[in-house]
Amino acid sequence: MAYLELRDIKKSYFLGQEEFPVLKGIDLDFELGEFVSVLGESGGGKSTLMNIIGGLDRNFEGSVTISGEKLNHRKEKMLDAYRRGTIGYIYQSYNLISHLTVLDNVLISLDMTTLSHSEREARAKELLERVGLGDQMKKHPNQLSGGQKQRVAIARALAPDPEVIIADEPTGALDSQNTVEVLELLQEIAEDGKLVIAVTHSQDVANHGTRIVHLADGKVDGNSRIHDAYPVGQRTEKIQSKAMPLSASFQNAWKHFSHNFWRNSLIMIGTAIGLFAVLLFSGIGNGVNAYIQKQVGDLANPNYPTIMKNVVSNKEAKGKESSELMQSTMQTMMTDYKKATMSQDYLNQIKDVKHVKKVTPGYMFTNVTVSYQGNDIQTPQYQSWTPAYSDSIIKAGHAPKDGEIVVDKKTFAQKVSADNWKSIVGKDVDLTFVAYDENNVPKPITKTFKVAGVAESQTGAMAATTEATMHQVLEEAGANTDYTYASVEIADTKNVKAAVKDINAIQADGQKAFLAISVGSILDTINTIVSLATNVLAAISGISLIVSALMIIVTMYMSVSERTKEIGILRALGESKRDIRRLFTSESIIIGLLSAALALVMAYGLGFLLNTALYKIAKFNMIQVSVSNVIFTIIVALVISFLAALMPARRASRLNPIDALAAD
Ligand SMILES: Nc1ncnc2c1ncn2[C@@H]1O[C@H](COP(=O)(O)OP(=O)(O)OP(=O)(O)O)[C@@H](O)[C@H]1O
Repeated sequence: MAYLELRDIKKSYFLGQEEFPVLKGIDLDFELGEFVSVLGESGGGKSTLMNIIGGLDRNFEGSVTISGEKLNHRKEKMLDAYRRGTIGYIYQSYNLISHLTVLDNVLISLDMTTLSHSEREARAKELLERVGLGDQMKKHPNQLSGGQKQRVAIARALAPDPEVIIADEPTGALDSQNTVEVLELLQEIAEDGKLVIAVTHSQDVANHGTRIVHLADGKVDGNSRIHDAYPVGQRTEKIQSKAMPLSASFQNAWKHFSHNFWRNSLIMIGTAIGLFAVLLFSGIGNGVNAYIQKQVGDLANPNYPTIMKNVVSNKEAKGKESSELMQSTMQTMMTDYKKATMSQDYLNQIKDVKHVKKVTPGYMFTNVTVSYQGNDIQTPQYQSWTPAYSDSIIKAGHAPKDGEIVVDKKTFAQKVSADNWKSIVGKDVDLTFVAYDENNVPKPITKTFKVAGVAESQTGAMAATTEATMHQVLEEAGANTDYTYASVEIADTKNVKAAVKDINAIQADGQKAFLAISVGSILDTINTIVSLATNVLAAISGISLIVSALMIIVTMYMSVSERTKEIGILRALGESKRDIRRLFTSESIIIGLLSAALALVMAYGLGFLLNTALYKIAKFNMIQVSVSNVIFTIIVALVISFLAALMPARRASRLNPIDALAAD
């Protein structure tokens, strides 16, 4: 049994229905250590036969058996592995990859071996030294002479340590000096115990080998031995081949990307602008939301929703907001005070609601008069001071202690003294309001308090004392001391919404019991509007990403056309369809990731500049690009670049390797 056996190989090309038989039944045996020259007339089918032996052509009849194992040319993976591990190709036109250096051209065929990075580099250098190119490794193919190029091709073919070297007219383009040198190298390869099969037109070249096979009319018409095959020594360890790892695809894609950096950077800038716009609008959305949140939070603590009693039947209340229904409660207070009050037992129901930490009850009266030195000034509200008031509303003095009062800045303090409104702090004022007794009989009350502070609340002008003080005042006057108002402490801002909803859902005697609102509810509405606006803007800018995707698609298609020959070379080296696909998707992903990086730099850079400028006006960072925005951008970039490359990559992988190799 010979090392390589060809049995009854038949191959025809078809032009339409018409059949052109090229090989009409070839039977040949080859052994390791042989240097077989294949001669024959032009168009006689020599290259066709080499493609069959080399595992590039799958469309033929007959069998190729290697080391006793028949090649199944229907199984693409088997052929990929065969080309990777067993075959090395040398072509008349060298077929080097132009954007790679000499060293990288050799390294590429080592990507599919189990050698470590340093071992691969050492082997590539050693082979280049061996072919006399030790000092040319950093050059690109276009900087080499024909002979030098062919020697790079020989080093590349030898690199993965294949048993069979197929050389298709290796000296066809060389002068006599280079021809001799290349032939000597091929002879050395055979002497090393490998099988060299070389197609040639030249009898001189053929005479260098150990055997000459002659093809004519699609058949073998001559098979003559010139001298014995070289002895095959005991082979030391053979380099193992393996499928190309993803990392190698990325490295190769990176090399091509760097080679075409300027073209790629234009695409990157285009893509980055789209991503940047999306980022910037999202950042503005975050910033404006946070700004509003802060503004509202400064007025009242969002963790303290306000509670009043509901006085409206469920039927009437249907579809109305709690804030609207509170107006009804306030009106009821003036006609049927008792109906609007909540006993401690009644309030206790709130304590059981999830997330509620503490319930602070209080009072609220409307139509109040505050008098100071003969100035009687109407104030809309007198109520108990609650922790819901954030300290930032106190513009002078401090929050009220028992027996003290906080007055409103605009409706009172500034009316007393427009310029020196702070001077009211520490003075005594009289407060007059109407409370009600158990039978709803009005009980006008006038009481003197010391002003503890001046407040400016944008949720409503008010005068406030502590709950204990109010309770005492009401009790002294014989008025109803049941509460009409409460503020509820929720531990965590994120639970406020749920707690407010639960409190609003409590029923007593078959009717809705409480009306709960929080500044959070107001915030929610504002935030929804801001988010909607910024999302619409981000989505509009996102349209530019479609343009970016189209740009990537076009560039990738162009790249496939430009690299057709390279695809053929890589397939001949043993790369699978998947490897070719990855070569293009990886490059596109690199473009996508770098675009995202560029977009981030642009967004943070411009964000910083705008924030610096706007800070002077709003004392707030209006552009806040969040981590989730960053992650979103990277994912969008990855998805777009990956999807955009899919079709071109698929086209590349489906190219017939033989046709691809024949491309100009
Ligand atoms: N893809 C193809 N479609 C149709 N015919 C083809 C195709 N490839 C090769 N042929 C034909 O098959 C025949 C054998 O071609 P092949 O390249 O194998 O010849 P060759 O012996 O290597 O020729 P040369 O010595 O000139 O390189 C030629 O007549 C050629 O025109």
